[in-house]
Amino acid sequence: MEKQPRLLSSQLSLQNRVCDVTLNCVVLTWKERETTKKRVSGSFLGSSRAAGSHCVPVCEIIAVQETTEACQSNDAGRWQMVPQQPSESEQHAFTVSYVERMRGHRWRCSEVTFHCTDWRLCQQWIQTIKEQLSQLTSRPKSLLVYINPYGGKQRGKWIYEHKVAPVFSRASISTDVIVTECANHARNHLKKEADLKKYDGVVCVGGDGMFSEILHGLISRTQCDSGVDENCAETLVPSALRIGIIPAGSTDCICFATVGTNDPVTSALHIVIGDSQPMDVCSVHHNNTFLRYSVSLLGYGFFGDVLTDSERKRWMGPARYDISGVKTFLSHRYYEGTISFLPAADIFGTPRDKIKCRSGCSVCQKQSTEKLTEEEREGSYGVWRVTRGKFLAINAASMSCACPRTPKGLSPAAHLADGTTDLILIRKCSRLDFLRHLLRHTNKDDQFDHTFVEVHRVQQFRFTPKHWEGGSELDLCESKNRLFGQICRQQPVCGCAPAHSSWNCDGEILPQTTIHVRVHCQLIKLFARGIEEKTVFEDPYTLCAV
Ligand SMILES: CCCCCCCCCCCCC/C=C/[C@@H](O)[C@H](COP(=O)(O)O)NC(C)=O
Ligand SMILES: Nc1ncnc2c1ncn2[C@@H]1O[C@H](COP(=O)(O)OP(=O)(O)O)[C@@H](O)[C@H]1O
Ligand SMILES: [Ca+2]
Repeated sequence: MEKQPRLLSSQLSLQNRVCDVTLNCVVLTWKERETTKKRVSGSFLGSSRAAGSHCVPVCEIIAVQETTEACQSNDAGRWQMVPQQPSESEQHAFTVSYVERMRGHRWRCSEVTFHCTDWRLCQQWIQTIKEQLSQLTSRPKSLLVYINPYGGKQRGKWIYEHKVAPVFSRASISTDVIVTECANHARNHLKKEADLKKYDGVVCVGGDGMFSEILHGLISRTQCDSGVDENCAETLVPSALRIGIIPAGSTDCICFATVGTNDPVTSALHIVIGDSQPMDVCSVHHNNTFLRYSVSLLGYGFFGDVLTDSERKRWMGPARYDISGVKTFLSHRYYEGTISFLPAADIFGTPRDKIKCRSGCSVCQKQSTEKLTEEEREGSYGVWRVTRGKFLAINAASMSCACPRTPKGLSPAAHLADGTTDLILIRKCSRLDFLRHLLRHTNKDDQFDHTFVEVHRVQQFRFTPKHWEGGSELDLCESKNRLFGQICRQQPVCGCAPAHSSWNCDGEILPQTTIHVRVHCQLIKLFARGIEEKTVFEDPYTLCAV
């Protein structure tokens, strides 16, 4: 690796130990000197322990500031913060805040304070680090924040104020904060009112449902500003603003699958350092009319029924999904219908190839327009296929959907930004077999390795429930109500299960069941970087070589 020219190199003291501190354009390093009883900067230092070496990439420095010391004031004996004055006899200090990697993909904001006797040297260090940081143009300076005070365990406001705002303030990011007053407040504000020119990004504090509001507001606003009709456009215009997710919901699967954990401080740090992760968005249509967007799970049957039942139990908080999950499993309902899908070509890999989408994923990078050759693009269009049957569940996972309930996800090899979704068809089978399949989401076994499970990587798909085939939605609603409707819905013991389920679209119930879904490759960007490989945090010092 090419050596970078040094910008600064000094002997500074750190916790009364002498350190060689060096800054180049890429990294800040400090290494303890292996000496005992050495006089540095006018003060005696105690015996040093084994020399420790530290290395922080400049792009992971959050901020630098002159250090103030807590001194007791003479009069009332109270503690006050006083800035250090330029005087030859005193020590001067600056503190660097930086990202430190913990277990389980969590990040923390760590600090290191260097002391020196020379005030000018101290200022030179502060200035030089600040200049380096100012060259990192992908970092946001101004953010629009929406907080759902009722998401998850209703701790959104507390999480933002105590865990996130201090990190933003340390990084000198200015924020406008809106605490939502009702559902769709954030979506409508973004769509119609917000002055988006003022911001470098939008942050949502809440769960997958709250993220969905932000996603809809931002995409609709961008299409509206560009004169694009969401109902019929094959190509949508990507938004210039990135979205940050501070997890404070019930499932938090989008945060988990894009960051590797659902930890608010980690997400705040990914925002501060200006990470960028492109993401696919599915548009869902009914009879050529746009319904909704989805980025994680579109689920009919099992996941639709779980969501419908859990909405009545919102007061239970996140536990509602477990209760509704067991109830839905026991009801063992299946639904008939026809699925047609446009498979993605081989270059997109398959849902069973075990190539996981990780930070800097080569499969996803290949899909960014410049990198796909004309030949590959031509070859990526397949032929529509059709399949009918009785299904316990139909799931389309546009990303792995990894979350604490299923750490490997509904489709472990799905990609965040490859322009495809993994269509999982679970046909009618015994309760025991379905349970085996569900349990495989929580262990190492392959959940697709069952005779009643099929999985296809697709670019588009359509679904029509059986009883609606050939008729209009209205006619069928009426006939369904007349034929079985209320009686069967309320008393499923009669053995005549309802003919249709609902679509769970990223945690929202869709009013229609006949849908056409199209994947829009990399339509939005998040303040994230995808899940990091273990090696990144096992060996963070490889960069020290530069
Ligand atoms: C018996 C063992 C059962 C294990 C089965 C695995 C279940 C895995 C559930 C994964 C769901 C991931 C898809 C995420 C969907 C969210 O958008 C949605 C809404 O989440 P939110 O309430 O907004 O956080 N949550 C649900 C459960 O539908
Ligand atoms: N102030 C509010 N009052 C009521 N509902 C809200 C409010 N703000 C947002 N919502 C809605 O709450 C729903 C659930 O929010 P979310 O943050 O995803 O939490 P959870 O993960 O617990 O479902 C979302 O669909 C969102 O539209
Ligand atoms: Ca995808």
